[in-house]
Amino acid sequence: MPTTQPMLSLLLTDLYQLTMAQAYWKSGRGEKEAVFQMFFRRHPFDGGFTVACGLQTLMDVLTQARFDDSDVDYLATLTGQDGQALFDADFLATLRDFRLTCDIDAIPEGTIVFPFEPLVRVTGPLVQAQLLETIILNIINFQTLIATKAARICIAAQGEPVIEFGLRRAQGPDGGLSASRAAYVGGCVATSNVLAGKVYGIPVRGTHAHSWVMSFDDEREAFRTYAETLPNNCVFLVDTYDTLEGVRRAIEVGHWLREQGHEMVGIRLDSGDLAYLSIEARKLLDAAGFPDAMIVASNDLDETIINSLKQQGACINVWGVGTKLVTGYDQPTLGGVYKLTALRDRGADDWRYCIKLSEQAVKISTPGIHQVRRYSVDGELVADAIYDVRSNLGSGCVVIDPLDPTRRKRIPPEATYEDLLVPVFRQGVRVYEPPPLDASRHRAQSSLARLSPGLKRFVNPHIYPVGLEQSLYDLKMQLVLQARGSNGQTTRP
Ligand SMILES: Nc1ncnc2c1ncn2[C@@H]1O[C@H](COP(=O)(O)OP(=O)(O)OP(=O)(O)O)[C@@H](O)[C@H]1O
Ligand SMILES: O=P(O)(O)OC[C@H]1O[C@H](OP(=O)(O)OP(=O)(O)O)[C@H](O)[C@@H]1O
Ligand SMILES: O=C(O)c1cccnc1
Repeated sequence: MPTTQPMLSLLLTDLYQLTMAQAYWKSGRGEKEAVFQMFFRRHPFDGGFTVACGLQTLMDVLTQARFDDSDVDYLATLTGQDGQALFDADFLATLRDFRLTCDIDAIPEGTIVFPFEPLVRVTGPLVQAQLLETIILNIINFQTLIATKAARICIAAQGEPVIEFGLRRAQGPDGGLSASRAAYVGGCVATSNVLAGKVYGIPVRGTHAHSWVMSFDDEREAFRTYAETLPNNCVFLVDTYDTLEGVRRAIEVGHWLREQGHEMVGIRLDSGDLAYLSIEARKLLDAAGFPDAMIVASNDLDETIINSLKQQGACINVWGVGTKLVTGYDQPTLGGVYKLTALRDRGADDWRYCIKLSEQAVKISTPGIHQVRRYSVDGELVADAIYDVRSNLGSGCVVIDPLDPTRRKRIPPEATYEDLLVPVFRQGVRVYEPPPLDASRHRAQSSLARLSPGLKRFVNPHIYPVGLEQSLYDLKMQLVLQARGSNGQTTRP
């Protein structure tokens, strides 16, 4: 079964990546070795956790990263302000021969991640590492956002199945396809999106629409005809006219189906007071001998409404969630960024660690080449340390909140740990086989199960301790002071 994204051209980028690429190349800087890291600064939806997603899609795109003849021919038509060609013919020739040679490290999909942790780290020729910025951000930002939204919705559903119904109101065809993938990693059990089923192997499920009922003069006849044609897939949408009358008609057809040797799967509610109607529908179904018939609910659901319906005692077994899941709705982007953190001449031993200053402490970048170490004590997560791969991190350490250095946590030497970033490309060659999507989904679920309830609540969640390992923090402070006085020229001491 194919599991890859349709091939994407490397022209799916911002023009400035290509103009900078030409400038790097022409000025002889393109072969400098660079490190860029992708991270986000705040959890989406004011939450306490984020679910990493999109790595396999990114890897599939990077594996076939090329500029074909038509791409290069198109670039040759672009002009600058003076009407002259923007790109030199000899630079365009280098694009024709483009082959990825970078090393890329990344955090596997389904891992729970926190602000400032690098999700993707790219090491390689400056010109290449720069060119990858837009596609990395485009893929990882969106899928991570939607996987996180799905995880929140599934937490609200308390283990009951959530089906993703979002394609029709998603952000375009690719938004819909990527969202179905990410929603599955985040915990949904199925999608209505048939192409996502084919491409990603996600289970596909569905009921029927109001138009089916409206195309008949009579609701009972609509249900009966549906049952005759699809006796093994009967979830009747009961709210076209009068919801509880609709349930009674579904029950009548359910009896007929049973006589034919089939069982009605359930009903779907799509309007009105879903708590009241589901409770009443449950009573009717149970009294009529259909205790196993499911009640599916849909209609602008999200984690807040599902939470509220649960508190009201709604008898809903399956949640169909579309728009607010696949669009992220209350937060349209993760806001992840990709920053240059180290640079050196080709073949040189020493890196120049790069820093971006800002008036806002949260936006001062952290120089270095980072790995994330997740510590546990007796199986319980205690903290994450962002550390420089060239530091000699022993057992245990002190992590410091870069935004409030008075917040420090000492990790005891007996803590066990796991480093989160794994090598995924070496010299442009894939060295990591992404697990099947089910395994990434399982990773998300088991990681979420290990998080404390305080991190998973929707209102004022706890903040998981993540900090810079002490020597990285000290180095950052030193480079900030140095950069303030020396225009950003910094060399690792
Ligand atoms: N008991 C409930 N508690 C909280 N929210 C609910 C409850 N029942 C339904 N909702 C939500 O309230 C919103 C009601 O939507 P809306 O105003 O469109 O009403 P409607 O009855 O669905 O009308 P329509 O027939 O136009 O779809 C939806 O987001 C729905 O999920
Ligand atoms: O509300 P969402 O979370 O986005 O879930 C998907 C919605 O899409 C359908 O409605 P639509 O009005 O498009 O079609 P219908 O006539 O079949 O109800 C479905 O009935 C849900 O209400
Ligand atoms: O199958 C369904 O019930 C469905 C599919 C897409 C959108 N809304 C509902």
